Amino acid sequence: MRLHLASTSPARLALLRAAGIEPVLINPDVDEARVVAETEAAVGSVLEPRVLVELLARAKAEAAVSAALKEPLTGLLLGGDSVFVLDGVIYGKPHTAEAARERWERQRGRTGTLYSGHWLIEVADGVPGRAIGAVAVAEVTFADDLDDAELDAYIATGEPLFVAGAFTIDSLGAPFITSIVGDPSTVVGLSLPTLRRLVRALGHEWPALWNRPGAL
Ligand SMILES: Nc1nc2c(ncn2[C@@H]2O[C@H](COP(=O)(O)OP(=O)(O)OP(=O)(O)O)[C@@H](O)[C@H]2O)c(=O)[nH]1
Repeated sequence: MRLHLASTSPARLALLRAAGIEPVLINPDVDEARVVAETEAAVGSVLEPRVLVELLARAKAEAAVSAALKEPLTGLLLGGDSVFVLDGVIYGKPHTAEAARERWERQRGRTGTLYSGHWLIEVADGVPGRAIGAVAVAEVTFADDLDDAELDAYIATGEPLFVAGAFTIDSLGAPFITSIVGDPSTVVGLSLPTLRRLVRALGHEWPALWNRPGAL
């Protein structure tokens, strides 16, 4: 059973490869801001984090089904999206050093919540069939003794600019994260236990996806 990943996230790809799955990559090419704006206009309210990440995961997966592929897609297709929430404010990627610095001033020594949305579609010869979604959540606590010099050095690496919440738990940011409650892969951007549950809910065995050696 082939898994197709509708994501440009290197971290999501790395998680799947370490778990024994070499996915077929499809760039979802979705205007996320437009999808959110249109949905919020339609429902007349700001989207809650759980709704937001599943909406965007679904939009990416559905866009990938119709992406122009050399031959019609058959297998499972996964879309994902992650946001970080602190004091009720939803944060994606900071994109600038200034925004990353502001985030860290706020989150240093605090606990926030990482939400990852998943949308899995069964596809046969390019035709989408059953689909199922889920959101995984993890609580992340940041070191309270992170000094300005460390913070400046971390931001200068550029890493925090392009990840949800301006931190990583599996790379340079790891020493600054003191606690995670929930499955760590949720924080990285794709909850593997959640994906396994969705694959099984669609009637497929998880080992059927293995097509490469695992990480060890
Ligand atoms: N390596 C790593 N990446 C993280 C971590 N937390 C968040 N991210 C990444 O931050 C990004 C969140 O942005 P998203 O919009 O969900 O995904 P994206 O990177 O834009 O990729 P698309 O799926 O193509 O939209 C994802 O690539 C996540 O993998 C972490 O702890 N470690």
